[in-house]
Amino acid sequence: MKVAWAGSRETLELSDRMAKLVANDPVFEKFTRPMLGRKELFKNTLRKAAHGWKLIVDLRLTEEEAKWLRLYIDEPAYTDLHWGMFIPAIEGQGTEEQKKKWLPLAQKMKIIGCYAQTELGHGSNVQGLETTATFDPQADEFVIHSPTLTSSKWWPGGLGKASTHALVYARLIVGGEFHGVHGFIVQLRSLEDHSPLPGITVGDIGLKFGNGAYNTMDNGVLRFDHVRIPRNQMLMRVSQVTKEGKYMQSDVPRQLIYGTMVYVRQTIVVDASKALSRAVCIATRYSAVRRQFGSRNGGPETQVIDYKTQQSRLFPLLASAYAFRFVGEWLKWLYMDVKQRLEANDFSTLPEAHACTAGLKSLTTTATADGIEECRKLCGGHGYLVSSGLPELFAVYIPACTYEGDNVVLLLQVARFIVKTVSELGYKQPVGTTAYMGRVATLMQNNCAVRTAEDWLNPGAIVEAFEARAARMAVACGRQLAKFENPEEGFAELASDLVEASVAHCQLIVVSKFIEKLQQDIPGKGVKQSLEILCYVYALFLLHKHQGDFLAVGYLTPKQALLANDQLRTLYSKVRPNAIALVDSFNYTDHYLGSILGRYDGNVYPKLYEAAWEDPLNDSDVADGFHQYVQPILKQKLHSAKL
Ligand SMILES: CC/C=C\C/C=C\C/C=C\C/C=C\CCCCC(=O)SCCNC(=O)CCNC(=O)[C@H](O)C(C)(C)COP(=O)(O)OP(=O)(O)OC[C@H]1O[C@@H](n2cnc3c(N)ncnc32)[C@H](O)[C@@H]1OP(=O)(O)O
Ligand SMILES: Cc1cc2nc3c(=O)[nH]c(=O)nc-3n(C[C@H](O)[C@H](O)[C@H](O)COP(=O)(O)OP(=O)(O)OC[C@H]3O[C@@H](n4cnc5c(N)ncnc54)[C@H](O)[C@@H]3O)c2cc1C
Repeated sequence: MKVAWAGSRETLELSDRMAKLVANDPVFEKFTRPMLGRKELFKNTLRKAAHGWKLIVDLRLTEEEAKWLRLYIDEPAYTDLHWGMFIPAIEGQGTEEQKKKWLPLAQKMKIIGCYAQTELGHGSNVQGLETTATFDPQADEFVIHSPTLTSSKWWPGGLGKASTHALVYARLIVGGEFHGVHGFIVQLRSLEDHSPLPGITVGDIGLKFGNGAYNTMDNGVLRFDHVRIPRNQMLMRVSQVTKEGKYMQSDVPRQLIYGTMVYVRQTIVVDASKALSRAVCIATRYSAVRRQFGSRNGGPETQVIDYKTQQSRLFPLLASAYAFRFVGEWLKWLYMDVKQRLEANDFSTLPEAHACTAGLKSLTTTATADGIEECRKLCGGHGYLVSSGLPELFAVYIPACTYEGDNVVLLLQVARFIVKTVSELGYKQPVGTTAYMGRVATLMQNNCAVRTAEDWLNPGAIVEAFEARAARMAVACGRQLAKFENPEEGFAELASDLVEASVAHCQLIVVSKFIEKLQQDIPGKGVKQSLEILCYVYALFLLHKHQGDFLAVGYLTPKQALLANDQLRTLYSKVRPNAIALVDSFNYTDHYLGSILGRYDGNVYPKLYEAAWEDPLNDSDVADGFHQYVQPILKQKLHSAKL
């Protein structure tokens, strides 16, 4: 199962080596992190990032090894944005000449870059950005300017203190004409002493949610006062500005300017399975350690993992972690395919890649954020201790529902894609993830054939149920929209229904990709069978949770929905004996998990007890401040009898 989870034996071995390298290096200790003040915390992150880079250079790690190393260091840092957005943006939107100039500098870390798109006044609405880049043909330069307070760049990770350069998204103005938002490489700080260059105001935006957590990152604010950059620092793969001041659009679609977001959304889906599996690993191991009630004749109490309620909350999350792992793997393939096509100037699959990355980013991050919080509750009171690892994981993870596109805004993008597909059904055969809509007539007509709970253990029955629900919801939205004279007004009015239809479409993708994965050769005794059980758990849990949809569209009867729930209970009993093995298969070190409750050896109580004494409050028996603030109260002479 470890191999199935990792994707291949090579990946398992490579990631295992990197995990151990980090775990055994005292520089990457993270237990004291939540107790550090902001300045110490940030400096500590810089120290870890520098040590990580030294290891990458000294040990001549490959790009793949370096990625795993950064992952296991497990501390959000400016390097995430440098490697994760700045470099990919240049790769995707730069010309060959620009790539030749900037990529070696960035890859050797001679410069540090961030991705400066969002502003104080606009994030979701990228076309509403206010920063301007005005071409000055006399000087052959762009003048980058922040005309208003709301045009201040606000949020970019790594911008506040670390970056020397930024990829700045600004409205292009040539010859007095606006040409939409484009990307520009702008140097922010001196490469000698790191001080901001003339015309640049830059700093950190302040503390964020949670103790420690994402505060290791210097999310920044940035303003430009007529800052000049050479013309060739506009990324010019999509469109060009000539020396003479002529704006030229190439054959490449404008949407490629958003290409970095497609790339990062794809990586976020892969990361969702990592975050959720960490939380599930902690909650599952602890649920096997924790005992409450049910002692008979003085025997041990019941392990809480044996309670059906605990199983019905925990096992769907375990199944979701696996589901997100496999859909992430598929999405990575889809992205690589699109990337290759784009390089060959084939843009035909870009809209689907956009819809899939947007929709799956939204679905997986929402489920993961909610799932981490559920895992905290599954661990009872001890889950609220920072040493459980769950509060910090939650605090670090939740902004994933917002960054790289607010999850609702992204589902509305999926809705546009679905509505367009439905409206074209008469003359265009849908392909890829919308191919099922090509069978819309059958899907609208046929109803579920399930008669017994066992009938639900059938991939065909499950896929058809999810397809029928998604198709019927999409068609219903299409019909409602057709009643509006103005389609945009209709879209705005029906937005909530459209979002629900998008969720149904995205859930279908995840379920289908899990089922497709099971059609592959999966070596290892019992591995495939265990994955089949998890796949059914994932699908039937969703069906149970959203049974209102399946009933409302008329595909299921209430009896069939009840049978699905009956089957789900049986499946939980099948997951139970393997639950610990299924989380051990994630192959996480105790260092990466960072949780006393999730320790591999299960030695929870002694270690919790030990850790309590390491809290700075326990440095002395009598607290600082006692004599000043508490003792006077204890010693006060009360005048009123009532008091
Ligand atoms: C070792 C390290 C490795 C990895 C680390 C990597 C990454 C880090 C990982 C984890 C995260 C860590 C840190 C967090 C980083 C966070 C960074 C950010 O948040 S960057 C800022 C992100 N901002 C957004 O996402 C903004 C969201 N808004 C938008 O995307 C768009 O503006 C919009 C919502 C799509 C609105 O567009 P709208 O439709 O109003 O208008 P347009 O005219 O702009 O679009 C029309 C047309 O374009 C199509 N389209 C839109 N977007 C895309 C796209 N991305 N790709 C392709 N096509 C797109 C749209 O569908 C329309 O098509 P049409 O209908 O006309 O066919
Ligand atoms: C931790 C973190 C790191 C970040 N890193 C970066 C970075 O490195 N670089 C960068 O450029 N940016 C970064 N961002 C910014 C991030 O990308 C934006 O915050 C995000 O895209 C959401 O945009 P917004 O803040 O404008 O939200 P808003 O759009 O203001 O959202 C507010 C509310 O309005 C709703 N809403 C908005 N538009 C619509 C609509 N059309 N229909 C219905 N509802 C709508 C949303 O659903 C939400 O509920 C980061 C943000 C965070 C939190």
